[in-house]
Parts: sequence; C-alpha cells; structure tokens
Amino acid sequence: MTTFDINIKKLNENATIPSYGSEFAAGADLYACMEEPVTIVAGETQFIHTGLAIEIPAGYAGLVYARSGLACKRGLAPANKVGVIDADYRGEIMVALHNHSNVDQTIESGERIAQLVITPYITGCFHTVDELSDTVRGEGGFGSTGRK
Ligand SMILES: O=c1ccn([C@H]2C[C@H](O)[C@@H](COP(=O)(O)OP(=O)(O)OP(=O)(O)O)O2)c(=O)[nH]1
Repeated sequence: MTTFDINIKKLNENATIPSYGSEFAAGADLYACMEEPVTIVAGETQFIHTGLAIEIPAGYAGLVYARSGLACKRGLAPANKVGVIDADYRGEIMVALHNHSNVDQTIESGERIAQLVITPYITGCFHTVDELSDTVRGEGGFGSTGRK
C-alpha cells in the first residue's frame, strides 16, 4: 500500500476533509458542503459542492466513484459514472449526483456523497500506422467469446 501526502485546500470553512472508512479502504469518502440541504428531484442531477480543492501529484488521478450504500439504497450516484480529477485541476471538487430513484432525495451538508480513489495512470504517445499486429481475438468483441 502506498501512502503519500496530498495538499488539500478548504474553499469553505465548513468543508470536511476526505477520510478513509477503514484501514484498507481504497476510496476516501467525499462530504457534501453547502449552506442549505439540496434536494435532487427523482430522475434529475445536481452538482454537489465539497468545498475542497486538491493538488493530486503528477502521474496520478483522483477517480470519483459512487458509494455503494448511497447508490443501492437511495439511487444516488455520479451522473458521469466515474469523475476524473486531473492532477492539474485546482478548482473545487464537485460531485454531479444523479437521482436514479423514483422519489426526491435530500442531501444534507456533511453527508458522504462519493468516494475518491487516487491512482497512477500512464499516458500514450499515439502513432498512426497502416497495420496493427495480428492476434487470435482479432476484431472480435462485445460478447464474441464463449459462444456455443
Ligand atoms: O466528477 C467530477 C469530474 C471532474 N471534476 C473536475 C476535475 C477535472 O479535472 C475537471 C475536468 O473534468 P473532465 O476532464 O472530466 O471534464 P471535461 O468535460 O472533459 O471538461 P474539460 O474540458 O474542462 O477537461 O473537472 C470534478 O470536480 N468532478
């Protein structure tokens, strides 16, 4: 397990610093930060503030995932499925929560709304070519394997 220091700035004094729920939790919980509770109408999306900006190290990204409990019990999950926080982003971390349930849902300030996983990534240097190498799979995809 790799742990390193990450600078984080409170844009709102009431913001809560992300926290890991258990010793080996991969995602740090992100907390809502707003003056008033926000209601997300059934089937709609609201941008929820965290009141935080973060300095993710170069070569790493922050991935904003749903919290299983919130998604499965209340139908609230990021509209973009997985948010990507770039290492050079200095704006506020926002969570676009979509209400997949059929009732309106209210988020209180201080509630855990998503989880942030910090992960290394590689970048590609793309070269245009006329032919790609041969493989057994070839162009098969979208359920092409395991057919009887
Ligand atoms: O759930 C998210 C997703 C993104 N961001 C911030 C951090 C990220 O670095 C920035 C841009 O995100 P992204 O690259 O996904 O957005 P885009 O739609 O491609 O816009 P841009 O042209 O600004 O990159 O927005 C969030 O705060 N929350």
